[in-house]
Amino acid sequence: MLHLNLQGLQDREGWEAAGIALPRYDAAAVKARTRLRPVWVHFGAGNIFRGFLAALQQTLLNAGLTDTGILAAESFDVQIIDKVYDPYDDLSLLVRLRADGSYEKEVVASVARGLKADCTGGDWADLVQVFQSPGLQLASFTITEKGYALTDLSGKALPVAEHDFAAGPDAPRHTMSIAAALLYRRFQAGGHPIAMVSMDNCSQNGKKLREGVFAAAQAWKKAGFVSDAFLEWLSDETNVTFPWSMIDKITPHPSETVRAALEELGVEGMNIFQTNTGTRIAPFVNAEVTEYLVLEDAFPNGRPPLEKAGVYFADRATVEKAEKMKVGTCLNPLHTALAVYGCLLGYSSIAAEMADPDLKALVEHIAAEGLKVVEDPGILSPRKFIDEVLNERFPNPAIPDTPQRIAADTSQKLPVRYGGTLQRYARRPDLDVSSLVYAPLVFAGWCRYLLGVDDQGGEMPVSPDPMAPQLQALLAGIEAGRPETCSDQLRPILSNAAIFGVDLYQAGLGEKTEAAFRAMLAGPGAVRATLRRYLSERA
Ligand SMILES: NC(=O)c1ccc[n+]([C@@H]2O[C@H](COP(=O)([O-])OP(=O)(O)OC[C@H]3O[C@@H](n4cnc5c(N)ncnc54)[C@H](O)[C@@H]3O)[C@@H](O)[C@H]2O)c1
Ligand SMILES: O=P(O)(O)OC[C@@H](O)[C@@H](O)[C@H](O)[C@H](O)CO
Repeated sequence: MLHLNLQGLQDREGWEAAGIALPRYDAAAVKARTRLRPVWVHFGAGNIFRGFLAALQQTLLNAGLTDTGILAAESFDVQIIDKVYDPYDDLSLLVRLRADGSYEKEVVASVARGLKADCTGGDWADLVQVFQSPGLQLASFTITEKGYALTDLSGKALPVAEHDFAAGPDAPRHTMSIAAALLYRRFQAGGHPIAMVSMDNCSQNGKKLREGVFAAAQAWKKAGFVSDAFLEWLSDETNVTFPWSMIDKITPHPSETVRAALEELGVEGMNIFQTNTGTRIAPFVNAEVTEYLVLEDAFPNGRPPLEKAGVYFADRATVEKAEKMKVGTCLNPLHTALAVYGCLLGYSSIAAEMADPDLKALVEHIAAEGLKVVEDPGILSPRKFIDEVLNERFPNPAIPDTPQRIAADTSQKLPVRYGGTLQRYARRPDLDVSSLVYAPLVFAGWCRYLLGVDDQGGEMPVSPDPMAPQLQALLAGIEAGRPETCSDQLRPILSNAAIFGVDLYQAGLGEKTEAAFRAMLAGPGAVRATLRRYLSERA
């Protein structure tokens, strides 16, 4: 049997016989060095971190281009540390899924430790010490879009944010206040520079992280917990930067098929866990081979030479164009369309959806609507990018990605995935935002999805979304199969610019969305029929 822990790595021949590559450095020594001399801490110890960022650092370690690893801090779902970090000595098994169905397998040992970023717990003092270390260069984040939200859709402060702002930097619970509190400790310990790098799929993600951190810092300043000097230090880009980024690598939830294949190879303990807060995580990560990371090159305390591992470094304007291209046009809006329609039409595989001519046509049309207003970032071509997404990445049958994963938190994703395109159409004198057809069809599909009834009239689970209860309450009374039950329930949703980036009625898209939604209520098969009607009208 092969054991995924430091002791188990001693059996080099066993791992090699199983076709699993091992780190080409002394993992225990890297761990020890990182604890003494931390350089990189990452918040959000989930799948993309392990499947992409930890693997990048492993590339540098393998090449002798760095000699420390990454510290993983978990501020939200601390069970992740108990389930898949501690028992495996922080090692993970990365499985890259090639389109021909073969697996590229590698043990990743670049994560030096998993820490619970809980200010009442035993790891907190260590995390504070990490932030006090002069050599710390960056703190990065993959905490999901909702991890930055301090308010709900109506703009009301979340209870956790209210608590943190009143309690001060000794008792933070929200990740934004945790980041602000740790920066405060860094300031107090001499104020060595640092880059705080959001790597989430948010628009202008660095700005979002900065705003979250500043909201906490300013509230604490107002309440007398911190001095003006802290705010001045935080505002000075020679001390603290919030670089923007674009990150791309499809990293689905861990799959049973991959688990079984690893067990077949003799790797022990490859269990898949679902934590209390819903994270699906395992000691292994399955991800596609393709990956892109574009970072704004603004690191005031230096940075690992990630360009040697294929990372693009660019100025902010270029990063923003790359982000808008990927998150707002060429990949994520298409994903969201496949998510809501895939769930409604009974799919559990993105690759299978791409073999459905209606769904393939839908995403091609959405891409065409977005491409009209996308800016070319120069470093990546939008046309080439979209062709790779539509012809190679989404249809890859080896990628066990599901519409149900992507449908999670859709309320948090729509403004980024569609809002920018709507706003750009509205700004362009030569284009008419109200002429858009497929974006409103996705919004209608999402509202239909929120009813929790599939296209056959069966009960359908709705993926977790912090706003689902609020949105479903607004839709109360609407019944699939009875279009007459829909009056004006959609109005407060479709007019909310926090959800769509614009008020859809002002953009001339509200009534259009309502009409498509109502058509999808007609009875079993109405979702498919509506989709086909829109596609054929435009064919
Ligand atoms: N998985 C991908 O394909 C992919 C690709 C590119 C970018 N991303 C970005 O990374 C994010 C995380 O993806 P993942 O695959 O690691 O997901 P995951 O479910 O494996 O992990 C989610 C992580 O976010 C944390 N989190 C969740 N809600 C939070 C909250 N409210 N506050 C703070 N932390 C919170 C969890 O504790 C966990 O560490 C995505 O939302 C996206 O923005 C993911
Ligand atoms: O990770 P999320 O929840 O923001 O979105 C789900 C997917 O669209 C996303 O994870 C993509 O797979 C990823 O953005 C590809 O780079």
